[in-house]
Amino acid sequence: MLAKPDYLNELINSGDFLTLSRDNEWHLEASEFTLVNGTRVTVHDTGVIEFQPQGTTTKDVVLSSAVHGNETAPIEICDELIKTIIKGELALNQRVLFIFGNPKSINIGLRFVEENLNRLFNGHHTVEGVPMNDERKRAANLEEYVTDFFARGEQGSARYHYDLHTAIRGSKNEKFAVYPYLHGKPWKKSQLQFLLSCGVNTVLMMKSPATTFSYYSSFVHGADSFTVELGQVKPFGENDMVRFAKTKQTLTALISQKEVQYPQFNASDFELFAVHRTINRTQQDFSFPFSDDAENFTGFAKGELLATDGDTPYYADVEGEAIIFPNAHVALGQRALLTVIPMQVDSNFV
Ligand SMILES: O=C(O)CCC(=O)N[C@@H](CCC(=O)O)C(=O)O
Ligand SMILES: [Zn+2]
Repeated sequence: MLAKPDYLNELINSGDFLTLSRDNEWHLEASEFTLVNGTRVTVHDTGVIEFQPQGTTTKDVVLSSAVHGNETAPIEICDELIKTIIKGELALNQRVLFIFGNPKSINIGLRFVEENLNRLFNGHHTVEGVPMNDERKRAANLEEYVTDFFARGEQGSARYHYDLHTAIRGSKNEKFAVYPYLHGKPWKKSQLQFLLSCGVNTVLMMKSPATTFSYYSSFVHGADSFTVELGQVKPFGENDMVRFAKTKQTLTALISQKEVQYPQFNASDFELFAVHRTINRTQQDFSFPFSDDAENFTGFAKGELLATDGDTPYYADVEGEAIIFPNAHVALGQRALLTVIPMQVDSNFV
């Protein structure tokens, strides 16, 4: 039985777990309470709250946002969902763990405080000779909360993790998801149908391990897991929430219904891309030949310059090679650009 912290009455009355998390940037005392409808609520830490409905569940769902603090639309979606659950306006039928990844970075309105949290998962938070910092500790703790959440699920429950982001640049395909590398396992049409229902018709298939939160849950916990880019970064209050209505409705159905039926898979509904290569920044002197407003999914002709890293130029080696997440300001050694090429549905989709 956990102690009853001072914040509890206010949280139960307002449902405002986001403000509570922002007021306690790196740590919050754990607590538990039960809603009138029988759902058990556990605050594990700042930004980490679990809902366990009464009765049998079949899905364990992790919904994370604010892994990058300035990506506000997903934070607003999760904030609204948490409030409606705590106020008893939305009854759950599935277990859910909500995570606001980096509350301090929300407060300063930046992608991260010292280090990009989404480059620290899958054990990369703890490296001999590299000093710990708050983000490294947070990544380690978040891995533990996810491990514990999935471990306490019902035997045979399906595991899901949707890590919700918005992109720095505009995108020709406004909403898109990154399907982490599955080490040869097949991609799931049912997951693509879920994404389509969220308004996401574009999916990028990664071809190597990563340090991201979604890769961690996929690889370590066998979850159906995605990084989901829902639009472009905007400050709080400037998001047009109508653009996120389908996502919110689909997430609501996922956690509140016993079973959700999606329409039948139709390959022509999707634009699928294979990640062609990753270009890392290894030199101070790193630049792109295109402007800051060049959008994600802009294609280049074979032979056109894509990036210059010190003395090394990178040219498109496939006609139509398209840019994703170009960022010349990443830390040395980190990914500055992904490129993708279109792919078709094949026998590796089940
Ligand atoms: O727009 C950008 O440059 C970055 C948007 C973002 O945060 N994307 C994620 C993608 C993670 C993945 O590859 O699964 C990131 O860069 O961490
Ligand atoms: Zn992000």
